[in-house]
Amino acid sequence: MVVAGFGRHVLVETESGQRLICHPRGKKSQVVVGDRIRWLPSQDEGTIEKIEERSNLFYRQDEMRTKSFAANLDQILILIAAEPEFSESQLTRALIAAEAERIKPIIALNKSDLAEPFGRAWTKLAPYRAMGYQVLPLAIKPKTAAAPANDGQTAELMALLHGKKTLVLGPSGAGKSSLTNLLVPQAKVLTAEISQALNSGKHTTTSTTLYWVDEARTTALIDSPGFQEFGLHHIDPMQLANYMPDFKAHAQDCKFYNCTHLHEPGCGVISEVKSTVSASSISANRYRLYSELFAELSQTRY
Ligand SMILES: Nc1nc2c(ncn2[C@@H]2O[C@H](COP(=O)(O)OP(=O)(O)OP(=O)(O)O)[C@@H](O)[C@H]2O)c(=O)[nH]1
Ligand SMILES: [Zn+2]
Repeated sequence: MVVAGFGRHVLVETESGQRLICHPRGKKSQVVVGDRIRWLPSQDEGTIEKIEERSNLFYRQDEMRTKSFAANLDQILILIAAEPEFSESQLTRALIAAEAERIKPIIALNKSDLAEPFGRAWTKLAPYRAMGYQVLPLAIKPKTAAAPANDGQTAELMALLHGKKTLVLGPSGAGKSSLTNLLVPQAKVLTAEISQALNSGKHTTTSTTLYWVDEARTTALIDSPGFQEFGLHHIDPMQLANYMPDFKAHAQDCKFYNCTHLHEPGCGVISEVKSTVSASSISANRYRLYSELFAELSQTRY
């Protein structure tokens, strides 16, 4: 299994836990962290012969190009915090990217010790809870002495991570490094070793890395620097509503099977957004984000 990627070189871990550097045979490297590969030894390193079929593949945007960066994930943990204020656009994009690959997303809201901003952020997440997403409060590294409740929160997170491979995503400052250091105390040392091995220590820029949380190597965190923009360009705009649970629930009521939910008469989504009978289950913000994404994904693709 590929446990770290660094351009064309990857670090591979064997079944018995040994690690070695492998290189792709061809010119183009398409191997990503989480991939299972077959390899052949070449001196003390290895040559990648074959990538095993993936159960899913996660993308990130790199300038105008969409690039894959992690595969075979069990779930995605979207780590946001009371502070800095999270972007609903980034959150929605991450959720759509997960849904499109049928990967379960979990949202964790960190810094519950900051009562006032936490309350605000928690309210902002109400529509996401209502549409069925699990939202977990956390205090990974509270400013005040840890309250007993925080242990409960961490335990709940641990239970969710147990036995799974989880990609952790989050904007800068949300507490991603704090979480990695909490669950994988030796992470910093490992990262240094990996960048040394893969890049002769020349660059310290971290790449996507898989860390085992337990000795038995069943629970893993995949850490990837930066939230950045998600690669959604592979997604068909006509499928967008399917990847948004609040939309999906009402898209079934649309008169036209190929409804874009932007202007059509008899659209179940639009009528829900405009509903005055009860509070709409599709927030104005989500509808705006949908329209923006629809336009963005409808542009000519390269
Ligand atoms: N109040 C509070 N602060 C926290 C908590 N968890 C982390 N922090 C602080 O938030 C800041 C950012 O945490 P990091 O773990 O460095 O965040 P990051 O997401 O890795 O950010 P980058 O390194 O920029 O990617 C640090 O000053 C932490 O001490 C928490 O539960 N409560
Ligand atoms: Zn519609």
